[in-house]
Amino acid sequence: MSAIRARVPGSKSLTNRALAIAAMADGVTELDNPLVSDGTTAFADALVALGASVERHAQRWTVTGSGAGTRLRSGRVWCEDAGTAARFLPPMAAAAGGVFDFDGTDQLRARPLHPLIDALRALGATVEPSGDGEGLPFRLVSDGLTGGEVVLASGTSSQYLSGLLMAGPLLSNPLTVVAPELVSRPYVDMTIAVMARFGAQVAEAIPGRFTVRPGRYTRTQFLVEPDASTASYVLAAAAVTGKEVSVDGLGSASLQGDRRFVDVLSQLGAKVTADRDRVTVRGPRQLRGGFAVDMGPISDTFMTLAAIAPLADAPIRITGVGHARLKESDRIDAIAQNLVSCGVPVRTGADWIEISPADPSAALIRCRRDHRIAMSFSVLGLRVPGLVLDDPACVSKTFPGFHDELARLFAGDR
Ligand SMILES: O=C(O)C1=C[C@@H](OP(=O)(O)O)[C@@H](O)[C@H](O)C1
Ligand SMILES: C=C(OP(=O)(O)O)C(=O)O
Repeated sequence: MSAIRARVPGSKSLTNRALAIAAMADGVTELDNPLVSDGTTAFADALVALGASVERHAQRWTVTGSGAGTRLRSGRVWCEDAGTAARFLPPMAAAAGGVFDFDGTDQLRARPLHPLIDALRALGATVEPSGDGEGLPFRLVSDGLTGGEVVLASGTSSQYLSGLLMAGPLLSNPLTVVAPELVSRPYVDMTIAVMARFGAQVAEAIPGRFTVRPGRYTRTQFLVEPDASTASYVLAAAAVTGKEVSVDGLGSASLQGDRRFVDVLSQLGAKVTADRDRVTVRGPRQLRGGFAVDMGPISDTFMTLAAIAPLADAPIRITGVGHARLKESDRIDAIAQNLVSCGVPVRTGADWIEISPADPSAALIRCRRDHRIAMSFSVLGLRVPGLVLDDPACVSKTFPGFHDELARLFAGDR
């Protein structure tokens, strides 16, 4: 039986990095296979509000950048639910100069931003919160940033560092960021790789100390890989149904750390084959548990594993995911409470969760407007008829066609 090929849309993280840098670049960048979802549309709309041009055709977005040293259009910048917008755009705006009112949904307002605000203030920007907290909404006033050295608290998100690094070439002097307790390191490596594609270099003379020199981004042709975090759902679905599924464009050459999720599927007993440009997973007859795994570097995929863990033959402990409590939802609590409602024994701690084998019962899954909760439990639903999501549409943040694609691949497996 040959593998069925899954249709996985472009990477949100790569799309939004390329959009941000292209908007700062000289010339016109062509972005091929961009993710078209709420998470990238909101990001592109925010860039247009800042004065960039983003022409959106079916498989190609064309971005006309303002070039270094050009002030962005002052005004309101709406970030919707997009953490990458709230963390990548303020440094860019501060570096270019102007007066900007940043805001987002209640879900985004609840996510930590003060480490980045502290760093921007230390670099000379004025940031005035206009809400109750220390994050969104806030007004940012800047005449451009001169550079220098700043210590950035990086234990809750890597996105603050990615945002500062991407703005680095716009500063008039070198920028050095010291990032203690850095989480989600693969996303910083992705940032550095995408910046290099646009002609900017980041030095890391000692681990955790990053330096970017002034310079100009140059336009490029950028092909967006399929989203590795999204691929985790269709590949996990292969693992729980015994089918064989492949994803083209996601192999060892990928820039995405979440491609390593297939190593976890191997631990579960799935057969994984990968070359430079494709990964294929065939599910085992029985999922194999009895292990602990640190998923801190790939925390977006810990929910995919947690949701199918009850189907394994022994307990599975997932560690290193404390920062996932601060994302679209408290993801440890969301996973745990929903598994408990399915009758699955679960234990949790500040940064870990342990799931024991069970025969899950059908329940109403509370998605908490978190696309990854919805998609993770949809995979479990392939083995638990009657599992219902209270908000199936929330997948639109990263995969509007998710439910149709899962049905196309696994319709006969429910
Ligand atoms: O930089 C990025 O594109 C992302 C970084 C990660 O966030 P944290 O760095 O906050 O873990 C990840 O959860 C998010 O989906 C995308
Ligand atoms: C946390 C996520 O996205 P963002 O930080 O871009 O909101 C995610 O996609 O799981």
